Amino acid sequence: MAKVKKLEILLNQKAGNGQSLSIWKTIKNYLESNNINYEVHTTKKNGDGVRIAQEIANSLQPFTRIIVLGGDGTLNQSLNGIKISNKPNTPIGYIPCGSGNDFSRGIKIRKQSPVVLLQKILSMNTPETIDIGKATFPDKIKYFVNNIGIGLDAYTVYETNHSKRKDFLNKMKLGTLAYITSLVTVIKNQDSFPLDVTINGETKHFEDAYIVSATNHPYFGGGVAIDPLATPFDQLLDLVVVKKISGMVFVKLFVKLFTNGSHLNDKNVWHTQVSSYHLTSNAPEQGQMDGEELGKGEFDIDFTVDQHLFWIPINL
Ligand SMILES: Nc1ncnc2c1ncn2[C@@H]1O[C@H](COP(=O)(O)OP(=O)(O)OP(=O)(O)O)[C@@H](O)[C@H]1O
Repeated sequence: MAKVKKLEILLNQKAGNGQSLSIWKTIKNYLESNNINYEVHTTKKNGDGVRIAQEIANSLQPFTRIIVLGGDGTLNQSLNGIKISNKPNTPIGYIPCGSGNDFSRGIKIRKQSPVVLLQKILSMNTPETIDIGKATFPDKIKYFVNNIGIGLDAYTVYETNHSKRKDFLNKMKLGTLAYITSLVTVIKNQDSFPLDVTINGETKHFEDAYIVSATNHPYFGGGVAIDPLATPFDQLLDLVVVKKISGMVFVKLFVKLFTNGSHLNDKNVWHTQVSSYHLTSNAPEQGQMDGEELGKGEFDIDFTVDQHLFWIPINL
């Protein structure tokens, strides 16, 4: 086993609709029966993950590892907290306990049992390097592990978070269905919007953008593969723009999206893989980052691919 003196556990007990708490109990039992030193830091409300991760990183001792137990939102907050700490390159360990768990799907660790994952994390000698996205807004910098979306997917996050269906369907272990049922509601209301994409000084204008996803790996919305070609190990950040379409063209495109991923070849879908780009959306739209609401607004964001170290065993 690698030399690990202590684990600093950042826990969101509410993630995965309480699933996180039962995973934590299993992990805690394992740590205590194996005399592994740990301290648990529990989030009490939205946003706590940033502050707690920053504090832990600031005072991190040698041979101590941070391990996050939560969903994509908690991981996002932990990453952003570490990035604004005195030790912004501190590696993050992660045991997925969320409802969507898109990051773990994107790096293929989702199917492992939490204790097996913990054992592998403890036996790692060096952390793995995984791509992350860096989004520079006019007033702030944010890092993301999954994607930033503008338009339909972000509106769906908003609708899902504000609907009662999410809790019910999560309890039934149907998190993806919660997202899909919200999608049906959102499709009725989401309009197209103008978008400019600038890559290497050249601007491409879309008059009728509908789904815009700046993405690090294939998934959003708890397993929807918006970009089957994206991988968080290529030092590129993908961009998918789906134009507004209706009727049977829309239905056919969505069947492709939910079945074989061939939507990327459709003429209404534009896709690129580059290391940086700039997006400007010129109408108030919902935005989402790793499943967390960014609010409604006009977005002006500079995107670049970045990398971070993770205590996560990767099986490619
Ligand atoms: N004690 C708490 N009570 C309520 N909300 C909390 C608490 N602690 C953290 N949160 C918030 O819970 C939200 C959801 O967390 P998270 O994204 O990790 O779980 P999830 O939504 O179940 O998972 P996923 O994003 O993978 O679907 C985050 O916005 C986080 O800030």
